Amino acid sequence: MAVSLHLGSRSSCPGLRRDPLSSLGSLPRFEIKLQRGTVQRRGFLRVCCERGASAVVEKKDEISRKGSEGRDAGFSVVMKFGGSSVASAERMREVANLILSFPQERPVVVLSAMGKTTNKLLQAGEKAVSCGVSHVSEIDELSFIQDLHLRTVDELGVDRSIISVFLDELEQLLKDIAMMKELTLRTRDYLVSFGECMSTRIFTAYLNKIGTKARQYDAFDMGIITTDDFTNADILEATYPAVSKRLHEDWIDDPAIPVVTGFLGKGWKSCAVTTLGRGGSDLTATTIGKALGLREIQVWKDVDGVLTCDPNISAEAEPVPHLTFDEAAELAYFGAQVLHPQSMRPAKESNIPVRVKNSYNPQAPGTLITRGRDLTEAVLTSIVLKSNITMLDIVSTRMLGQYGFLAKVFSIFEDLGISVDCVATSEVSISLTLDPAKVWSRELIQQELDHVVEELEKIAVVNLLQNRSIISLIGNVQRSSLILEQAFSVLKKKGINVQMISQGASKVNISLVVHDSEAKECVRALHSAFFENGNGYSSEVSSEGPLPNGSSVH
Ligand SMILES: Nc1ncnc2c1ncn2[C@@H]1O[C@H](COP(=O)(O)OP(=O)(O)O)[C@@H](O)[C@H]1O
Ligand SMILES: N[C@@H](CC(=O)OP(=O)(O)O)C(=O)O
Repeated sequence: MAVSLHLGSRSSCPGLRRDPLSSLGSLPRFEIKLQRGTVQRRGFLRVCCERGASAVVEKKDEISRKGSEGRDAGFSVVMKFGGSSVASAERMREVANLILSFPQERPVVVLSAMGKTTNKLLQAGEKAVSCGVSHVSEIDELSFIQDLHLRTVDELGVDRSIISVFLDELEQLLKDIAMMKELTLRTRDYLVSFGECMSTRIFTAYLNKIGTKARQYDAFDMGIITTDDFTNADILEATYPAVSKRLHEDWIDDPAIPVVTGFLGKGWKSCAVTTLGRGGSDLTATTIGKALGLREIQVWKDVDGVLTCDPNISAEAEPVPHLTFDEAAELAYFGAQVLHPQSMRPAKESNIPVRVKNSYNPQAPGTLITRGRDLTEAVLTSIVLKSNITMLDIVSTRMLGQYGFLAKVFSIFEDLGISVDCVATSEVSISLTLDPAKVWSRELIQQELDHVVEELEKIAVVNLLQNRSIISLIGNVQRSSLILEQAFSVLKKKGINVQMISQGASKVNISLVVHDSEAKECVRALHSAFFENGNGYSSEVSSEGPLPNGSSVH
Protein backbone atom coordinates (compact mmCIF):
# COMPACT_ATOMS: atom_id res chain seq x y z
CA MET A 1 0.00 0.00 0.00
CA ALA A 2 1.33 3.44 -0.82
CA VAL A 3 0.00 6.65 0.67
CA SER A 4 0.79 10.09 -0.67
CA LEU A 5 0.25 13.21 1.34
CA HIS A 6 1.29 16.80 1.52
CA LEU A 7 3.01 18.05 4.62
CA GLY A 8 2.55 21.61 5.81
CA SER A 9 5.42 23.96 6.43
CA ARG A 10 8.11 22.65 8.73
CA SER A 11 9.45 24.48 11.68
CA SER A 12 12.61 23.26 13.28
CA CYS A 13 12.95 21.69 16.69
CA PRO A 14 16.20 22.63 18.34
CA GLY A 15 15.77 19.82 20.84
CA LEU A 16 15.61 17.08 18.24
CA ARG A 17 19.16 16.10 17.53
CA ARG A 18 18.33 13.61 14.89
CA ASP A 19 15.34 15.20 13.23
CA PRO A 20 13.28 12.35 11.76
CA LEU A 21 12.29 14.28 8.68
CA SER A 22 15.12 16.78 8.59
CA SER A 23 15.51 16.66 4.83
CA LEU A 24 12.02 17.99 4.20
CA GLY A 25 11.61 21.49 2.88
CA SER A 26 8.34 23.38 3.08
CA LEU A 27 5.31 21.73 1.53
CA PRO A 28 7.13 18.62 0.40
CA ARG A 29 5.48 15.63 -1.16
CA PHE A 30 6.10 12.58 0.92
CA GLU A 31 5.34 8.95 0.23
CA ILE A 32 5.01 6.32 2.85
CA LYS A 33 5.07 2.65 1.94
CA LEU A 34 3.59 0.27 4.43
CA GLN A 35 4.76 -3.27 3.83
CA ARG A 36 2.11 -5.97 3.75
CA GLY A 37 1.87 -7.86 6.98
CA THR A 38 3.44 -5.24 9.16
CA VAL A 39 0.28 -3.42 10.16
CA GLN A 40 -1.50 -4.76 13.18
CA ARG A 41 -4.72 -2.76 13.02
CA ARG A 42 -6.25 -0.32 10.62
CA GLY A 43 -6.07 3.34 11.55
CA PHE A 44 -5.30 6.58 9.82
CA LEU A 45 -2.29 8.70 9.08
CA ARG A 46 -2.07 12.24 10.23
CA VAL A 47 0.51 14.96 10.10
CA CYS A 48 1.34 16.37 13.48
CA CYS A 49 3.36 19.48 14.14
CA GLU A 50 3.89 19.84 17.86
CA ARG A 51 4.51 23.36 19.14
CA GLY A 52 7.50 24.16 16.95
CA ALA A 53 8.74 20.60 16.69
CA SER A 54 9.51 19.29 13.24
CA ALA A 55 6.62 18.06 11.20
CA VAL A 56 6.33 14.38 11.77
CA VAL A 57 4.12 11.70 10.32
CA GLU A 58 2.29 9.79 12.96
CA LYS A 59 0.46 6.57 12.42
CA LYS A 60 -2.40 7.30 14.79
CA ASP A 61 -3.52 4.31 16.88
CA GLU A 62 -1.98 1.94 14.41
CA ILE A 63 1.23 0.37 15.44
CA SER A 64 3.33 -1.90 13.32
CA ARG A 65 4.94 -4.82 15.09
CA LYS A 66 7.97 -4.11 12.95
CA GLY A 67 8.17 -0.41 13.71
CA SER A 68 7.03 2.65 11.86
CA GLU A 69 9.78 2.26 9.26
CA GLY A 70 8.36 -1.09 8.20
CA ARG A 71 11.76 -2.73 8.67
CA ASP A 72 12.23 -5.60 11.05
CA ALA A 73 14.58 -4.56 13.81
CA GLY A 74 13.23 -7.46 15.82
CA PHE A 75 12.46 -5.62 19.05
CA SER A 76 9.59 -7.32 20.84
CA VAL A 77 9.50 -6.02 24.41
CA VAL A 78 10.64 -3.16 26.58
CA MET A 79 12.13 -4.37 29.87
CA LYS A 80 12.33 -1.56 32.43
CA PHE A 81 14.26 -2.15 35.65
CA GLY A 82 13.75 0.26 38.53
CA GLY A 83 16.36 1.47 41.00
CA SER A 84 15.72 -1.42 43.39
CA SER A 85 16.39 -3.93 40.58
CA VAL A 86 19.83 -2.48 39.73
CA ALA A 87 20.95 -1.39 43.20
CA SER A 88 24.31 -3.22 43.22
CA ALA A 89 26.76 -5.23 41.09
CA GLU A 90 25.06 -8.42 42.19
CA ARG A 91 21.65 -7.09 41.15
CA MET A 92 23.02 -5.98 37.77
CA ARG A 93 24.36 -9.51 37.20
CA GLU A 94 20.96 -10.96 38.07
CA VAL A 95 19.18 -8.53 35.77
CA ALA A 96 21.58 -9.44 32.93
CA ASN A 97 20.86 -13.15 33.53
CA LEU A 98 17.17 -12.42 33.61
CA ILE A 99 17.29 -10.65 30.25
CA LEU A 100 19.37 -13.45 28.75
CA SER A 101 16.97 -16.07 30.11
CA PHE A 102 14.46 -14.89 27.51
CA PRO A 103 16.55 -15.56 24.37
CA GLN A 104 13.43 -15.39 22.18
CA GLU A 105 12.89 -11.74 23.17
CA ARG A 106 14.76 -8.81 21.62
CA PRO A 107 14.38 -6.31 24.41
CA VAL A 108 14.90 -2.62 24.60
CA VAL A 109 16.20 -2.18 28.15
CA VAL A 110 15.31 0.91 30.21
CA LEU A 111 17.13 1.49 33.49
CA SER A 112 16.65 3.80 36.45
CA ALA A 113 19.49 5.09 38.59
CA MET A 114 21.05 2.56 40.99
CA GLY A 115 19.15 2.14 44.29
CA LYS A 116 18.50 5.46 46.01
CA THR A 117 20.97 7.44 43.83
CA THR A 118 18.33 10.00 42.74
CA ASN A 119 17.49 10.85 46.36
CA LYS A 120 21.19 11.09 47.23
CA LEU A 121 21.86 13.41 44.28
CA LEU A 122 19.04 15.70 45.36
CA GLN A 123 20.26 15.72 48.96
CA ALA A 124 23.82 16.48 47.77
CA GLY A 125 22.46 19.37 45.69
CA GLU A 126 20.54 20.79 48.67
CA LYS A 127 23.65 20.60 50.85
CA ALA A 128 25.83 22.20 48.17
CA VAL A 129 23.61 25.29 48.19
CA SER A 130 24.72 26.19 51.69
CA CYS A 131 27.95 24.32 52.45
CA GLY A 132 30.47 26.51 50.61
CA VAL A 133 32.65 25.46 47.65
CA SER A 134 35.55 24.20 49.78
CA HIS A 135 33.27 21.74 51.63
CA VAL A 136 31.61 20.13 48.61
CA SER A 137 33.99 17.16 48.54
CA GLU A 138 32.95 16.39 52.15
CA ILE A 139 29.24 15.99 51.33
CA ASP A 140 28.33 12.46 52.55
CA GLU A 141 25.92 11.81 49.68
CA LEU A 142 28.63 12.61 47.12
CA SER A 143 30.98 10.08 48.75
CA PHE A 144 28.13 7.54 48.85
CA ILE A 145 27.47 7.96 45.12
CA GLN A 146 31.18 7.78 44.25
CA ASP A 147 31.71 4.64 46.37
CA LEU A 148 28.59 2.87 45.08
CA HIS A 149 29.41 3.40 41.41
CA LEU A 150 33.16 2.71 41.64
CA ARG A 151 32.54 -0.42 43.71
CA THR A 152 29.97 -1.61 41.16
CA VAL A 153 32.27 -1.19 38.14
CA ASP A 154 35.10 -2.92 40.03
CA GLU A 155 32.91 -5.83 41.08
CA LEU A 156 31.55 -6.24 37.55
CA GLY A 157 35.08 -6.06 36.13
CA VAL A 158 34.36 -3.19 33.72
CA ASP A 159 36.54 -0.16 33.09
CA ARG A 160 36.31 2.68 35.64
CA SER A 161 36.78 5.20 32.84
CA ILE A 162 33.13 4.74 31.70
CA ILE A 163 31.93 6.61 34.79
CA SER A 164 34.94 8.52 36.14
CA VAL A 165 34.23 11.46 33.84
CA PHE A 166 30.67 11.62 35.26
CA LEU A 167 31.88 11.49 38.85
CA ASP A 168 34.35 14.34 38.16
CA GLU A 169 31.66 16.38 36.42
CA LEU A 170 29.22 15.71 39.26
CA GLU A 171 31.65 17.10 41.83
CA GLN A 172 32.26 20.13 39.63
CA LEU A 173 28.51 20.69 39.24
CA LEU A 174 28.06 20.60 43.03
CA LYS A 175 30.87 23.17 43.35
CA ASP A 176 29.08 25.37 40.81
CA ILE A 177 25.85 25.05 42.84
CA ALA A 178 27.80 25.93 46.00
CA MET A 179 29.25 28.99 44.27
CA MET A 180 25.86 30.18 42.97
CA LYS A 181 24.16 29.29 46.27
CA GLU A 182 21.06 28.19 44.40
CA LEU A 183 19.61 25.04 42.90
CA THR A 184 17.14 25.87 40.13
CA LEU A 185 14.68 23.30 38.79
CA ARG A 186 16.69 23.17 35.58
CA THR A 187 19.95 22.45 37.44
CA ARG A 188 18.11 19.91 39.61
CA ASP A 189 17.17 17.92 36.51
CA TYR A 190 20.71 18.06 35.16
CA LEU A 191 22.01 16.97 38.56
CA VAL A 192 19.76 13.89 38.86
CA SER A 193 20.48 12.85 35.26
CA PHE A 194 23.92 11.65 36.43
CA GLY A 195 22.23 8.68 38.11
CA GLU A 196 20.67 7.18 34.98
CA CYS A 197 23.65 8.19 32.80
CA MET A 198 25.96 6.14 35.02
CA SER A 199 23.74 3.08 35.66
CA THR A 200 23.10 2.56 31.93
CA ARG A 201 26.81 2.91 31.06
CA ILE A 202 27.82 0.39 33.69
CA PHE A 203 25.16 -2.11 32.65
CA THR A 204 25.95 -1.76 28.94
CA ALA A 205 29.65 -2.30 29.58
CA TYR A 206 28.81 -5.38 31.62
CA LEU A 207 26.55 -6.87 28.91
CA ASN A 208 29.32 -6.31 26.35
CA LYS A 209 31.86 -7.87 28.69
CA ILE A 210 29.83 -11.08 29.02
CA GLY A 211 29.46 -11.27 25.23
CA THR A 212 26.01 -9.74 24.70
CA LYS A 213 26.28 -6.81 22.36
CA ALA A 214 24.61 -3.73 23.87
CA ARG A 215 24.50 -0.01 23.08
CA GLN A 216 23.92 2.77 25.62
CA TYR A 217 21.48 5.63 24.87
CA ASP A 218 20.89 8.86 26.73
CA ALA A 219 17.15 9.51 26.35
CA PHE A 220 17.84 13.22 25.73
CA ASP A 221 20.00 12.31 22.73
CA MET A 222 17.79 9.64 21.18
CA GLY A 223 14.66 11.71 20.50
CA ILE A 224 12.71 11.81 23.78
CA ILE A 225 11.44 15.37 23.45
CA THR A 226 9.54 17.00 26.28
CA THR A 227 7.99 20.23 27.43
CA ASP A 228 10.35 22.51 29.34
CA ASP A 229 8.60 21.87 32.66
CA PHE A 230 11.71 20.98 34.60
CA THR A 231 11.24 18.20 37.20
CA ASN A 232 7.86 17.27 35.72
CA ALA A 233 8.10 17.40 31.93
CA ASP A 234 5.56 15.93 29.49
CA ILE A 235 6.51 13.81 26.49
CA LEU A 236 5.77 15.48 23.13
CA GLU A 237 4.39 13.62 20.11
CA ALA A 238 7.57 14.24 18.10
CA THR A 239 9.22 11.69 20.38
CA TYR A 240 7.55 8.63 18.88
CA PRO A 241 8.82 8.78 15.30
CA ALA A 242 12.22 10.11 16.42
CA VAL A 243 12.81 7.23 18.85
CA SER A 244 11.55 4.65 16.38
CA LYS A 245 13.79 5.96 13.61
CA ARG A 246 16.88 6.17 15.79
CA LEU A 247 16.55 2.68 17.27
CA HIS A 248 15.70 1.04 13.97
CA GLU A 249 18.50 2.74 12.05
CA ASP A 250 21.09 1.89 14.66
CA TRP A 251 19.90 -1.70 14.79
CA ILE A 252 20.12 -2.06 11.03
CA ASP A 253 23.64 -0.50 10.99
CA ASP A 254 24.92 -2.60 13.85
CA PRO A 255 22.54 -4.79 15.92
CA ALA A 256 22.93 -4.40 19.68
CA ILE A 257 20.54 -4.41 22.66
CA PRO A 258 19.62 -0.78 23.40
CA VAL A 259 20.08 0.24 27.05
CA VAL A 260 18.24 3.53 27.58
CA THR A 261 18.30 6.01 30.48
CA GLY A 262 14.83 6.13 32.04
CA PHE A 263 13.30 9.30 33.52
CA LEU A 264 15.12 11.78 31.25
CA GLY A 265 14.23 13.84 28.21
CA LYS A 266 15.23 16.95 26.33
CA GLY A 267 13.23 20.18 26.58
CA TRP A 268 12.08 21.18 23.11
CA LYS A 269 12.79 24.89 23.60
CA SER A 270 15.64 24.87 26.08
CA CYS A 271 17.42 21.78 24.71
CA ALA A 272 18.32 21.15 28.36
CA VAL A 273 17.96 17.84 30.18
CA THR A 274 14.48 17.44 31.67
CA THR A 275 12.97 14.77 33.94
CA LEU A 276 9.53 13.19 33.75
CA GLY A 277 8.74 13.39 37.48
CA ARG A 278 9.79 10.91 40.18
CA GLY A 279 9.42 7.33 39.03
CA GLY A 280 9.44 8.57 35.42
CA SER A 281 11.32 5.58 34.00
CA ASP A 282 7.98 3.74 33.80
CA LEU A 283 6.84 6.46 31.39
CA THR A 284 10.07 6.14 29.37
CA ALA A 285 9.33 2.42 29.01
CA THR A 286 5.75 2.86 27.79
CA THR A 287 6.81 5.69 25.47
CA ILE A 288 9.40 3.47 23.80
CA GLY A 289 6.86 0.63 23.68
CA LYS A 290 4.46 2.88 21.79
CA ALA A 291 7.18 4.30 19.53
CA LEU A 292 8.22 0.82 18.41
CA GLY A 293 4.78 -0.83 18.51
CA LEU A 294 6.06 -3.66 20.69
CA ARG A 295 4.28 -6.81 21.83
CA GLU A 296 4.60 -6.05 25.54
CA ILE A 297 6.00 -3.53 28.01
CA GLN A 298 7.54 -5.11 31.10
CA VAL A 299 8.12 -3.07 34.24
CA TRP A 300 10.35 -4.96 36.68
CA LYS A 301 10.07 -3.91 40.36
CA ASP A 302 10.84 -5.28 43.82
CA VAL A 303 7.26 -6.48 44.47
CA ASP A 304 5.19 -9.28 42.91
CA GLY A 305 3.21 -6.84 40.76
CA VAL A 306 0.66 -4.17 41.59
CA LEU A 307 -0.66 -5.11 45.03
CA THR A 308 -4.11 -4.75 46.54
CA CYS A 309 -2.67 -1.93 48.66
CA ASP A 310 0.66 -0.42 49.68
CA PRO A 311 2.58 -3.27 51.39
CA ASN A 312 3.98 -0.71 53.83
CA ILE A 313 0.42 -0.13 55.09
CA SER A 314 -0.86 -3.71 55.09
CA ALA A 315 1.42 -6.73 55.18
CA GLU A 316 -1.55 -8.70 53.81
CA ALA A 317 -1.40 -6.90 50.45
CA GLU A 318 -1.54 -9.36 47.54
CA PRO A 319 -0.71 -9.11 43.84
CA VAL A 320 -3.57 -8.13 41.56
CA PRO A 321 -3.49 -10.48 38.55
CA HIS A 322 -5.26 -8.23 36.05
CA LEU A 323 -5.95 -4.50 35.80
CA THR A 324 -7.28 -2.27 33.05
CA PHE A 325 -5.21 0.71 31.83
CA ASP A 326 -7.81 2.99 33.41
CA GLU A 327 -7.60 1.26 36.79
CA ALA A 328 -3.78 1.32 36.73
CA ALA A 329 -3.73 5.00 35.74
CA GLU A 330 -6.20 5.90 38.45
CA LEU A 331 -4.36 4.04 41.20
CA ALA A 332 -1.06 5.60 40.13
CA TYR A 333 -2.61 9.07 40.00
CA PHE A 334 -4.20 8.63 43.42
CA GLY A 335 -0.93 7.76 45.10
CA ALA A 336 0.23 4.16 44.52
CA GLN A 337 3.98 4.62 44.22
CA VAL A 338 4.34 1.48 42.12
CA LEU A 339 3.61 3.17 38.75
CA HIS A 340 4.23 6.65 37.36
CA PRO A 341 0.87 8.46 37.01
CA GLN A 342 1.32 9.24 33.30
CA SER A 343 2.88 5.93 32.31
CA MET A 344 -0.34 4.21 31.21
CA ARG A 345 -1.14 6.84 28.59
CA PRO A 346 1.21 5.67 25.79
CA ALA A 347 0.39 2.02 26.50
CA LYS A 348 -3.35 2.69 26.36
CA GLU A 349 -3.06 4.81 23.20
CA SER A 350 -1.23 1.99 21.41
CA ASN A 351 -3.04 -0.84 23.22
CA ILE A 352 0.17 -2.55 24.31
CA PRO A 353 -0.10 -4.77 27.40
CA VAL A 354 1.99 -3.74 30.41
CA ARG A 355 3.26 -6.47 32.72
CA VAL A 356 4.48 -5.53 36.22
CA LYS A 357 6.96 -8.17 37.42
CA ASN A 358 9.32 -8.77 40.34
CA SER A 359 13.02 -8.91 39.40
CA TYR A 360 13.69 -10.56 42.78
CA ASN A 361 11.07 -13.24 42.07
CA PRO A 362 10.75 -13.62 38.28
CA GLN A 363 8.59 -16.76 38.62
CA ALA A 364 5.73 -14.77 40.17
CA PRO A 365 3.10 -14.09 37.47
CA GLY A 366 2.94 -10.36 38.24
CA THR A 367 0.16 -8.03 37.10
CA LEU A 368 -1.05 -7.81 33.52
CA ILE A 369 -2.48 -4.42 32.52
CA THR A 370 -4.64 -4.36 29.40
CA ARG A 371 -7.54 -2.42 27.87
CA GLY A 372 -10.20 -4.67 29.39
CA ARG A 373 -10.48 -7.39 31.99
CA ASP A 374 -13.07 -9.93 33.04
CA LEU A 375 -15.12 -7.79 35.39
CA THR A 376 -16.63 -10.85 37.04
CA GLU A 377 -13.19 -11.72 38.44
CA ALA A 378 -13.21 -8.88 40.94
CA VAL A 379 -15.27 -5.84 41.75
CA LEU A 380 -12.51 -4.10 43.64
CA THR A 381 -8.86 -4.43 42.60
CA SER A 382 -6.97 -2.20 45.03
CA ILE A 383 -7.14 0.45 47.74
CA VAL A 384 -4.85 3.47 47.51
CA LEU A 385 -3.98 6.12 50.07
CA LYS A 386 -2.83 9.66 49.37
CA SER A 387 -2.01 11.61 52.52
CA ASN A 388 -1.36 15.24 53.44
CA ILE A 389 -4.07 16.59 51.20
CA THR A 390 -5.77 19.95 51.56
CA MET A 391 -9.56 20.07 51.29
CA LEU A 392 -11.66 23.16 50.60
CA ASP A 393 -15.37 23.58 51.34
CA ILE A 394 -16.63 26.46 49.22
CA VAL A 395 -20.20 27.73 49.72
CA SER A 396 -21.60 30.42 47.45
CA THR A 397 -22.57 33.70 49.13
CA ARG A 398 -25.18 34.26 46.41
CA MET A 399 -28.72 32.91 46.39
CA LEU A 400 -29.68 29.38 45.42
CA GLY A 401 -29.93 28.98 41.66
CA GLN A 402 -27.15 31.43 40.88
CA TYR A 403 -25.62 30.15 37.65
CA GLY A 404 -21.92 30.43 36.83
CA PHE A 405 -20.77 29.65 40.38
CA LEU A 406 -18.86 26.47 39.47
CA ALA A 407 -17.33 28.19 36.44
CA LYS A 408 -16.11 31.08 38.61
CA VAL A 409 -14.57 28.78 41.19
CA PHE A 410 -12.71 26.73 38.59
CA SER A 411 -11.53 29.80 36.71
CA ILE A 412 -9.80 30.90 39.93
CA PHE A 413 -7.93 27.59 40.10
CA GLU A 414 -7.08 27.86 36.42
CA ASP A 415 -5.71 31.39 36.81
CA LEU A 416 -3.56 30.29 39.73
CA GLY A 417 -2.37 27.14 37.90
CA ILE A 418 -3.56 24.82 40.66
CA SER A 419 -4.81 21.33 39.96
CA VAL A 420 -7.80 19.85 41.71
CA ASP A 421 -7.97 16.12 42.54
CA CYS A 422 -11.48 15.25 43.77
CA VAL A 423 -14.67 17.27 43.54
CA ALA A 424 -18.16 16.95 45.04
CA THR A 425 -20.74 19.63 44.17
CA SER A 426 -24.21 20.90 44.84
CA GLU A 427 -25.80 23.94 43.20
CA VAL A 428 -24.32 26.34 45.75
CA SER A 429 -21.38 24.52 47.29
CA ILE A 430 -18.28 22.66 46.25
CA SER A 431 -15.93 20.45 48.22
CA LEU A 432 -12.63 19.72 46.55
CA THR A 433 -9.16 18.47 47.33
CA LEU A 434 -5.77 19.90 46.33
CA ASP A 435 -2.47 18.08 46.55
CA PRO A 436 -0.05 20.90 47.40
CA ALA A 437 3.05 18.75 46.89
CA LYS A 438 2.13 18.34 43.24
CA VAL A 439 1.93 21.99 42.41
CA TRP A 440 4.15 24.05 44.59
CA SER A 441 7.62 24.01 46.02
CA ARG A 442 7.51 23.44 49.79
CA GLU A 443 8.10 26.98 51.04
CA LEU A 444 5.28 28.37 48.95
CA ILE A 445 2.48 26.07 50.04
CA GLN A 446 0.97 28.18 52.81
CA GLN A 447 1.42 31.42 50.89
CA GLU A 448 -0.30 29.94 47.83
CA LEU A 449 -3.13 28.49 49.89
CA ASP A 450 -3.76 31.86 51.50
CA HIS A 451 -3.91 33.41 48.06
CA VAL A 452 -6.43 30.81 46.81
CA VAL A 453 -8.66 31.38 49.82
CA GLU A 454 -8.43 35.16 49.39
CA GLU A 455 -9.58 34.89 45.76
CA LEU A 456 -12.39 32.43 46.53
CA GLU A 457 -13.66 34.56 49.43
CA LYS A 458 -14.69 37.21 46.90
CA ILE A 459 -17.58 34.91 45.87
CA ALA A 460 -17.96 32.34 48.64
CA VAL A 461 -17.51 31.32 52.24
CA VAL A 462 -14.41 29.14 52.34
CA ASN A 463 -13.37 26.54 54.88
CA LEU A 464 -9.82 25.21 54.46
CA LEU A 465 -9.14 21.79 55.97
CA GLN A 466 -5.57 20.52 56.01
CA ASN A 467 -4.05 17.12 56.93
CA ARG A 468 -6.66 15.13 55.07
CA SER A 469 -6.22 11.84 53.16
CA ILE A 470 -7.89 10.48 50.06
CA ILE A 471 -8.66 6.77 50.16
CA SER A 472 -9.38 5.55 46.65
CA LEU A 473 -11.26 2.33 45.99
CA ILE A 474 -10.19 1.22 42.52
CA GLY A 475 -12.23 -1.28 40.53
CA ASN A 476 -15.51 -1.67 38.73
CA VAL A 477 -17.34 1.10 40.52
CA GLN A 478 -20.32 0.80 38.21
CA ARG A 479 -21.37 -1.32 41.16
CA SER A 480 -20.79 1.59 43.50
CA SER A 481 -23.74 0.92 45.77
CA LEU A 482 -22.37 -2.51 46.66
CA ILE A 483 -18.87 -1.14 47.24
CA LEU A 484 -20.16 1.77 49.30
CA GLU A 485 -22.43 -0.48 51.35
CA GLN A 486 -19.42 -2.63 52.24
CA ALA A 487 -17.09 0.34 52.81
CA PHE A 488 -19.51 2.21 55.05
CA SER A 489 -20.24 -0.86 57.13
CA VAL A 490 -16.48 -1.03 57.85
CA LEU A 491 -16.15 2.69 58.56
CA LYS A 492 -19.22 2.69 60.80
CA LYS A 493 -17.76 -0.11 62.91
CA LYS A 494 -14.52 1.85 63.19
CA GLY A 495 -16.37 5.08 64.06
CA ILE A 496 -14.69 6.92 61.18
CA ASN A 497 -16.43 9.93 59.71
CA VAL A 498 -16.06 10.38 55.93
CA GLN A 499 -15.76 14.07 55.03
CA MET A 500 -16.27 13.84 51.30
CA ILE A 501 -17.11 11.21 48.68
CA SER A 502 -16.38 11.51 44.99
CA GLN A 503 -16.97 9.06 42.15
CA GLY A 504 -15.13 10.04 38.99
CA ALA A 505 -16.57 9.82 35.51
CA SER A 506 -13.95 7.15 34.75
CA LYS A 507 -16.11 4.62 36.65
CA VAL A 508 -13.07 2.97 38.16
CA ASN A 509 -12.60 5.00 41.34
CA ILE A 510 -14.55 6.01 44.43
CA SER A 511 -12.63 8.45 46.64
CA LEU A 512 -13.32 8.95 50.33
CA VAL A 513 -11.73 11.82 52.25
CA VAL A 514 -10.87 11.20 55.92
CA HIS A 515 -8.55 12.80 58.47
CA ASP A 516 -4.84 11.91 58.10
CA SER A 517 -4.72 10.52 61.63
CA GLU A 518 -7.24 7.74 60.92
CA ALA A 519 -6.39 7.04 57.27
CA LYS A 520 -3.99 4.09 57.59
CA GLU A 521 -6.19 2.30 60.08
CA CYS A 522 -9.08 2.89 57.71
CA VAL A 523 -7.18 1.39 54.74
CA ARG A 524 -6.22 -1.67 56.78
CA ALA A 525 -9.84 -2.25 57.82
CA LEU A 526 -11.12 -1.80 54.26
CA HIS A 527 -8.38 -4.09 52.93
CA SER A 528 -9.35 -6.75 55.43
CA ALA A 529 -13.02 -6.51 54.44
CA PHE A 530 -12.50 -6.54 50.70
CA PHE A 531 -9.46 -8.76 50.24
CA GLU A 532 -8.63 -10.92 53.25
CA ASN A 533 -9.99 -14.18 54.68
CA GLY A 534 -11.28 -15.48 51.41
CA ASN A 535 -12.79 -12.20 50.26
CA GLY A 536 -11.33 -10.21 47.47
CA TYR A 537 -9.89 -10.50 44.07
CA SER A 538 -9.80 -14.23 43.55
CA SER A 539 -13.23 -14.95 44.96
CA GLU A 540 -16.01 -15.58 42.50
CA VAL A 541 -18.10 -12.45 42.36
CA SER A 542 -20.75 -12.34 39.70
CA SER A 543 -21.21 -9.00 38.00
CA GLU A 544 -24.77 -8.93 39.32
CA GLY A 545 -24.41 -10.80 42.59
CA PRO A 546 -23.57 -9.44 46.02
CA LEU A 547 -20.12 -8.46 47.21
CA PRO A 548 -18.43 -10.84 49.60
CA ASN A 549 -19.85 -10.06 53.00
CA GLY A 550 -17.89 -8.21 55.65
CA SER A 551 -17.73 -11.07 58.12
CA SER A 552 -13.97 -10.71 58.41
CA VAL A 553 -14.19 -7.14 59.62
CA HIS A 554 -13.25 -6.95 63.29
N1 LIG B 1 -0.30 -0.82 45.40
C1 LIG B 1 1.01 -1.07 45.38
N2 LIG B 1 1.49 -2.15 44.74
C2 LIG B 1 2.79 -2.42 44.69
N3 LIG B 1 3.74 -1.66 45.27
C3 LIG B 1 3.35 -0.56 45.93
C4 LIG B 1 1.97 -0.21 46.01
N4 LIG B 1 1.90 0.94 46.71
C5 LIG B 1 3.14 1.30 47.05
N5 LIG B 1 4.03 0.39 46.59
C6 LIG B 1 5.50 0.49 46.76
O1 LIG B 1 6.06 0.73 45.48
C7 LIG B 1 7.35 0.12 45.42
C8 LIG B 1 7.73 -0.13 43.97
O2 LIG B 1 7.79 1.11 43.27
P1 LIG B 1 9.18 1.78 42.98
O3 LIG B 1 9.98 1.87 44.24
O4 LIG B 1 8.95 3.05 42.23
O5 LIG B 1 9.81 0.68 42.06
P2 LIG B 1 11.09 0.77 41.12
O6 LIG B 1 12.06 1.69 41.78
O7 LIG B 1 11.55 -0.64 41.09
O8 LIG B 1 10.56 1.25 39.82
C9 LIG B 1 7.20 -1.16 46.23
O9 LIG B 1 8.42 -1.54 46.81
C10 LIG B 1 6.13 -0.81 47.26
O10 LIG B 1 6.72 -0.53 48.51
N1 LIG C 1 15.56 7.45 39.32
C1 LIG C 1 14.33 8.18 39.18
C2 LIG C 1 13.45 7.60 38.10
C3 LIG C 1 12.77 6.30 38.37
O1 LIG C 1 11.89 5.91 37.64
O2 LIG C 1 13.18 5.59 39.41
P1 LIG C 1 12.50 4.18 39.90
O3 LIG C 1 12.24 3.35 38.67
O4 LIG C 1 13.54 3.55 40.80
O5 LIG C 1 11.22 4.49 40.62
C4 LIG C 1 13.62 8.32 40.51
O6 LIG C 1 14.12 7.84 41.52
O7 LIG C 1 12.58 8.94 40.55
